[in-house]
Amino acid sequence: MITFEGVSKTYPDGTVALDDVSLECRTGEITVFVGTSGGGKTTALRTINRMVEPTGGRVLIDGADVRDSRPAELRRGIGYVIQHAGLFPHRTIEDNIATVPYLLRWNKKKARDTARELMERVGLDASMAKRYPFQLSGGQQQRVGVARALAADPPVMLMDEPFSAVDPVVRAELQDEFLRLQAELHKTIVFVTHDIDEAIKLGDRVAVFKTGGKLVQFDTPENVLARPADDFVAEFIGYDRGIRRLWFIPASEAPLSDRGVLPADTPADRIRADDDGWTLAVDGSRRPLGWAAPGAVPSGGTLADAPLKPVGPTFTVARDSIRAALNAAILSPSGRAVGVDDDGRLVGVADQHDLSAAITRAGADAEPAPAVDAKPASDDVEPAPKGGAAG
Ligand SMILES: Nc1ncnc2c1ncn2[C@@H]1O[C@H](COP(=O)(O)OP(=O)(O)OP(=O)(O)O)[C@@H](O)[C@H]1O
Repeated sequence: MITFEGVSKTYPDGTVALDDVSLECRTGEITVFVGTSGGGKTTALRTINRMVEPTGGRVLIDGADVRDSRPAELRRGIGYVIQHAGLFPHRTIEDNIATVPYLLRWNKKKARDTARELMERVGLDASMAKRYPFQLSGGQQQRVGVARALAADPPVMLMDEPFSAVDPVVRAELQDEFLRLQAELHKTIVFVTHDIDEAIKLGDRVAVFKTGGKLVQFDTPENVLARPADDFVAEFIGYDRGIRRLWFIPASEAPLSDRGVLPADTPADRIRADDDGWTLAVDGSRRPLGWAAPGAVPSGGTLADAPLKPVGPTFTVARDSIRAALNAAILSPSGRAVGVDDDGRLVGVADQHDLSAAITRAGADAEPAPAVDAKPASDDVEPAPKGGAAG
């Protein structure tokens, strides 16, 4: 656990970069610092590894004041990743990754073996070990930066805009892999970004900073979206925060039914025209095969004889968000979303009205915004699905 106790920083020129910030970054979680440029995010991050000394308050790691450790010693237990990776240009990739192991005087073989293992972990081909940073793409360099920070297996990682310098597609890949890696490693991570989408995607908790180094809200991403603490946060999150919230409503909230679902061997005369006439054909294991348009089943034939339109994207009821379900409904030829289990078997279908009713119910559960309070609003919020299927 990293604890900020009334931390302030006024730079010698009088700039107030942090103003009485108190928060707790929980062990094994990702805490994201987000906010406007100049809001003090980087300054706050750097007080943890003593690259910046506060002018007031204190920072503790697992109850110990960071000032009680010498900076060099402290930083050995804290990985640090920055924008543009900050690699040493004249060192090979494996030597860049092994920087801290070399400092710790591991023998060269052990350090290089560790570097190779980490390359695999972060998705870099072993053939790149002997290359130099300039011979890698921006995204690959960022992976090296992450691997280097992980090399001495530090319990704490500080990441300052680590994925900002790459294009959106590579960025999304790096974020996904980062989340996969964290699910295995459970590091205590503090992550700085100015991008609210990145904060929502990655953060277990999100701290929103505004100019003057003020912490305006510290909460789970879903609560920040549902109950922005003030107008600044609401505006920072953006006009489409309603849509973003859909990530946090579980798809299982949607009422599912078997309306218009029939086995593929159903004879034409047993197919009752439904209200919109589309029929979803399923096989003997209830795997969806495709949609038959109204009147598409030839008389005397079976559902399987109709030209079936592709099912399109489905959503996994137990894991996905209602955003994935809505996406599936919008892209479905019938306007109905197909919900499946982990084995791809049909659980049920829902149309846009069903989904909209579930969204309205979930919205009604959200309470009005509390007064500005930098402490977590509640600890009992169930984490809802995050990420899930493509939205
Ligand atoms: N060494 C310094 N001397 C004086 N002022 C500084 C110094 N470092 C940062 N500042 C100022 O402190 C404030 C907070 O800066 P900081 O870099 O922490 O913000 P940030 O939220 O990380 O911003 P960004 O998103 O633009 O990186 C800014 O006004 C900045 O100009």
